[in-house]
Amino acid sequence: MNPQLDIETIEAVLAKADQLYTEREISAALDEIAGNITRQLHNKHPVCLSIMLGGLVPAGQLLPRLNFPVEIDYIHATRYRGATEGNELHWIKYPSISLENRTVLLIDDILDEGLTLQAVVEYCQQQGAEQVFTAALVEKQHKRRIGLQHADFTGLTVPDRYVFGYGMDYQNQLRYVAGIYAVHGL
Ligand SMILES: O=P(O)(O)OC[C@H]1O[C@H](OP(=O)(O)OP(=O)(O)O)[C@H](O)[C@@H]1O
Ligand code: HPA
Repeated sequence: MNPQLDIETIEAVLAKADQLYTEREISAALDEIAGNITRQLHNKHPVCLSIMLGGLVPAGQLLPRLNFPVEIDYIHATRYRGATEGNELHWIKYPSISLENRTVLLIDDILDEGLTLQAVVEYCQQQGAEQVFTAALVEKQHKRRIGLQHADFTGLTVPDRYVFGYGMDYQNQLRYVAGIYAVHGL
């Protein structure tokens, strides 16, 4: 785990970062994702699982846009743990709701190498989910995708840089930022 960044460093990272998407653009992408989810899942009474921590902000913004019955729970699993390169997936919290014979919608902030969502999809299938769908606010564009190739529902693409904001962290910081940014030099 990286040491905590101090406030001055956090502010400097944000000041030097390149903005990739504004809050308005993200909001439009969330509207589009919500519309697509609604068309496909409106009569399925899905269990929506936010993948913490990064899924917190996208799920919090997406779920109120779904105007049909859903159940909400979360999974806490992490493979970056504040670093900029992923490792093995650590499971911190499994969902409390039974997934047996349910339609499941996983909500995450970013699909990068695809290993997190792939592992969580497999877990849900092992728990007896009837169907598992994935939503990722952002897909990173590169050729290193070794897990899930694409989310079923997605809104934005980002280049092959380390990004933060709207749930995504840089060294466990800056998740709250109301836009999507790429770290200067990364
Ligand atoms: O496609 P992958 O390469 O697996 O990366 C994507 C995952 O990485 C981030 O989580 P992280 O492990 O950083 O934990 P966090 O949600 O606490 O930030 C992000 O929230 C995704 O879950
Ligand atoms: N930013 C934040 N979290 C991530 C990233 C990223 O670029 N890739 C995988 N998890």
